[in-house]
Amino acid sequence: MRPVPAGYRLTVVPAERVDEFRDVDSIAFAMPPRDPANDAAVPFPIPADRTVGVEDGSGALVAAHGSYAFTLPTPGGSVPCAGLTWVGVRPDHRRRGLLSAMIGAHLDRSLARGEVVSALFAMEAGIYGRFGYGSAADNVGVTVPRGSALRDVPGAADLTVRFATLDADAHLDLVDRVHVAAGAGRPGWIARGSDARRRIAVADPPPWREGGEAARLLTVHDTAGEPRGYAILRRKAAWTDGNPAYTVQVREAVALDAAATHRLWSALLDLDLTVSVEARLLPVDDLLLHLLVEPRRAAAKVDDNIWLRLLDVPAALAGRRYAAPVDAVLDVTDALLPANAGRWRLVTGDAGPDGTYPATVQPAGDAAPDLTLDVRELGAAYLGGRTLTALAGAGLVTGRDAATLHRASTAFTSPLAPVCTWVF
Ligand SMILES: CC(=O)SCCNC(=O)CCNC(=O)[C@H](O)C(C)(C)COP(=O)(O)OP(=O)(O)OC[C@H]1O[C@@H](n2cnc3c(N)ncnc32)[C@H](O)[C@@H]1OP(=O)(O)O
Repeated sequence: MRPVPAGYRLTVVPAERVDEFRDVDSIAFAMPPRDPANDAAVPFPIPADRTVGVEDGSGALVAAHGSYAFTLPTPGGSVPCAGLTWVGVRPDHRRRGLLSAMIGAHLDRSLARGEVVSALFAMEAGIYGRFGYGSAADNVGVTVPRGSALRDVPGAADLTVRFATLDADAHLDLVDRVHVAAGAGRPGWIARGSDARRRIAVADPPPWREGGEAARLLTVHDTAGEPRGYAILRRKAAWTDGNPAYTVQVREAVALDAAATHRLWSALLDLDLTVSVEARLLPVDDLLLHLLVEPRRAAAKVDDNIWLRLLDVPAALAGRRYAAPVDAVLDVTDALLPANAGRWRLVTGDAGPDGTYPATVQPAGDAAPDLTLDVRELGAAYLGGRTLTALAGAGLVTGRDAATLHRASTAFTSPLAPVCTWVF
């Protein structure tokens, strides 16, 4: 682990210094000046004992990071996860090793709390690989022309939609409930969990509107009135040759099944004055992409979603289920956390009713390795969003032979593509 550079000191940032913490991130992220209206609607979300920073010799805070205590859904299971966030170093203190020192502290503190993985969204994708984080999931962004046709789904026509102005107090529970239910079984689908993060999910302070309307909530209901899906959206006015050419910007579109997805997107794609609907952070296998009669018209763009770092390799590997039987020795390298380095035997047990396999993981001593890989690649493959075969093709994983690689790669897959639908 890299030591804290001379002249600096790592410190847990107490609640009374949270403004200093925020100022560091504000200057690192080039945020607009803080606005009291924004502060009231968007509570500071990081728990006090999870805000950590670096002080210079004068005691001023010059670098900061925080983390959340998440439960990360894995293929068939879940594990305690430290969600790394708000990482910033003042421009006049960068490239001196402060991030490296903070990551070391983050890994140690997370492990001490029993968190077996750490996840993050990377502002710049080149930063975190060196610390053992692997790009573990993608998300897709779409721009769908108004009126795009969807394939029929039985039951969709029985559902109704309601259109309301987003109201944090009124809608927080509905949004959270449907979000949690819609993600059942999908790796990476992290629930907001805390009150602050649930509230931020439905916040809409004026500075966020960027010329668009106040956020609206479109909900889909069954015949009993129960919510089956929702979209948080805003329309933004534009005119082309005197004609309205508004765009619909969807912050989050979530539905419980195909009928609700159909009803939700039928409504989104049929809003007056608009020409297209933009949505980001959809899973790469989102039902919308299958229901569009002409999927190419969605102009889908894929980006990296969460990055994952295994902190405790055996606990993490035992914290998911496997799509096929496997008995393999993994030879793992880990430059930052030596306890992970070495050979681990991963052995699946009997299949459960869903056809997936639990596994045990034990030190394998000097047993010959079946797979040789760095902890970064293990993180990339962990949620089933990257295949070991593809990573081996890129020269990042070595299999003992093609059959061994094929079996292990199949075991690590997930029937649902991993994604986290909100940036933390
Ligand atoms: C999970 C999140 O919160 S993502 C948000 C990250 N924060 C930001 O992007 C805000 C703006 N940027 C910053 O605050 C800082 O520049 C940081 C946090 C990205 C880097 O902090 P620094 O203290 O300069 O990093 P540090 O000096 O420890 O560098 C460690 C290594 O990362 C490399 N590195 C640092 N920033 C970047 C970058 N943006 N892209 C690629 N490599 C980088 C350094 O070159 C160095 O490489 P080396 O080990 O080969 O020498």
